[in-house]
Amino acid sequence: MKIALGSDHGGYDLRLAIKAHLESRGFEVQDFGTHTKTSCDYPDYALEVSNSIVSGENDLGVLVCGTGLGISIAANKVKGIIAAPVSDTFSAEMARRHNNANIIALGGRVVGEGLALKIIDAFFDASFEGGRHETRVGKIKAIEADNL
Ligand SMILES: O=C(CO)[C@H](O)[C@H](O)[C@H](O)COP(=O)(O)O
Repeated sequence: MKIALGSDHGGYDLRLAIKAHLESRGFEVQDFGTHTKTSCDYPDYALEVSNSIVSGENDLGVLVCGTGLGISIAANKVKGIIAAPVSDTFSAEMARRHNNANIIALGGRVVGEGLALKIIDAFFDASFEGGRHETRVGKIKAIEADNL
């Protein structure tokens, strides 16, 4: 599985910790930066990571900003992206099993590294269940396509 990573300055340290963790687990990771701690704009990284997933270059993504909010809001504007801002392991697992999220977003100023890595594991160890959830996610896609 190929995973795209991106963050702004607020998520810089946590993104690097997540990158090392995912690589230690054997995932192929493409890191879109930011590559310095200089203040930058989270939508830029949300867009690069999202585009790489929609294009098929990567399978899933991890985005980190200060709260996980702005960067997930931006990613969810890209057609084909379901980005879930998550701060606990249960929601991380359900984001895959029920919502078929293709991006998980975390707040580098919200969760510590230990919890964040558990959250990452919960997300990447889970799979979409389909069934009734396929119907519901299909309705989300219909809203996105303005096809109600
Ligand atoms: O949390 C964020 C957006 O939801 C961003 O990561 C920023 O860190 C946040 O907006 C604060 O920005 P600042 O320029 O570091 O004050």
